[in-house]
Amino acid sequence: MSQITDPRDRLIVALDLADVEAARALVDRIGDAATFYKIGYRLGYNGGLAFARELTGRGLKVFLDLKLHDIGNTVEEGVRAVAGLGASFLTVHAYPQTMRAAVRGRSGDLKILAVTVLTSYDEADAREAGYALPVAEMVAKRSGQAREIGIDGIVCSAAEAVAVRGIVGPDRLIVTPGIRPAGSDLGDQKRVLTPGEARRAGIDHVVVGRPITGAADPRAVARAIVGEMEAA
Ligand SMILES: O=C(O)c1cc(=O)[nH]c(=O)n1[C@@H]1O[C@H](COP(=O)(O)O)[C@@H](O)[C@H]1O
Repeated sequence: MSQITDPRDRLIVALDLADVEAARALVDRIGDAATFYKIGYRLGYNGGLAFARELTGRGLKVFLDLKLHDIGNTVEEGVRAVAGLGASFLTVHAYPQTMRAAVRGRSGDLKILAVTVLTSYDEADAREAGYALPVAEMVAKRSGQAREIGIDGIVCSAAEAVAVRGIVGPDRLIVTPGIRPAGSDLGDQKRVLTPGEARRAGIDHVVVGRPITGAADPRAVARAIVGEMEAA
C-alpha cells in the first residue's frame, strides 16, 4: 500500500472526453477537488499526450491508460517512449510476456500497472473470451505473475482487492475502476463497488469516469467521492 498523505490523491478522474478542450474545461471546473487524472486512448490519440505534459506542468498527476499489449520488443520500446512524458502510471495488459517487456522498458518514476480482468467482464464474458478460469481465479493468477515479474501495481475490481492484497503484499498498488457512488448508473461496468467499499477493501486508488464527467457538478461529485473514502 502506498503512503498517500493527501486524500485527494486516492481519486483518479478518467478524462474520457473527445478532445483536449473538453478535458481542460473539466479539469478547470473540478479545480482543487482532484489531483490525479487518467488519460486513455480516446483523448490520447487526439492530443492527450501533450495534454499529459500540460497537467504535470500544473502540478497534477497523470495516469496514462494505454493498455499496451504486443510482442515484447514493441511493448518494451513503447514503454521507453512513454517514460519521458512525466506520467506517474502506465497500464499494460497482464500477460507475462507483456509485463516482462514493460518492466524492461520502465525508467524514472513511471509505475507500470497490470490490467488483470477488465471490470466490464463477468463470468459469461470471460468464458466467451476463452478464459477457462473463473474471473476471481484469473485475477489472482495474473496478480501473482505480476508480483513475480516486478510490476508496480494491479488494476482489478475492488471486489477482488482483499484477495489481491494477500497475493501482492503491502508495497504494490491496487487501482480499481468499476467504481460507482451508490445509486449511480453502472453503464457497461459489471464488477462494481462504491468508493467507500473499495477503500475498506484496502485499495490505493479508485478510477472514476462517467459519474464525474457526466455530472451537472463534477467538482461536487469528486469532493463527495474523496469524502466517502476518507470516512470509510
Ligand atoms: O485500466 C483501466 O483504467 C480500466 C480497467 C478496467 O478493468 N476497467 C475500467 O473501467 N478501466 C477504465 O476506467 C475508466 C472507468 O470509467 P467509468 O466506467 O466511466 O467510471 C475507463 O476509462 C476505463 O477505460
